[in-house]
Amino acid sequence: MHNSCIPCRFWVIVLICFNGQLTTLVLLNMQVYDVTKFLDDHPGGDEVLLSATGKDATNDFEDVGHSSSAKGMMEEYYVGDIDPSTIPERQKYVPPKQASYNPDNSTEFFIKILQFLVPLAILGLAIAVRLYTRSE
Ligand code: HEM
Repeated sequence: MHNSCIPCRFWVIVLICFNGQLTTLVLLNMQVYDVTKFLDDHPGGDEVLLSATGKDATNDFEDVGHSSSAKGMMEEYYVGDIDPSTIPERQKYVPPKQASYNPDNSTEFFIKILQFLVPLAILGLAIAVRLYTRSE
């Protein structure tokens, strides 16, 4: 195994331009593998390798349950280790402040009363007009 340390900014580098060729790197167990030449020969297909780039693919790799012979092949593609001191700390998500909710129900209550009273008033008015016109 080589001992070269790779800064973690390379974590997110999916494909890098090198001598005009695209290089495919995967990160497994804090180690970087250049699988460019393995893409066509990977028994799981090239798409699965490409989708494992740009992230820590350790879990994906382990979930597949690679055989020990597959793990033995990895050294051929080993490039170097990630330098853990260069890993940025996880940023804590702070939700943006929202305008405080002030439950003022008075307007809503007033509208509900109006919705009830206005039809009653119209009905009363109609009855009154009817009674008035009949007595005449
Ligand atoms: C240098 C890295 C890798 C090597 C050398 C490698 C090698 C192999 C080999 C030899 C096989 C045949 C089955 C076996 O022997 O276990 C295989 C299958 C497979 N690999 Fe990888 N692999 C690598 C990375 C990955 C990564 C990062 C993924 C992402 C999930 C992956 C996904 C798969 C899948 C889905 C199969 C097919 C499994 C099946 O059909 O049962 N491999 N790989």
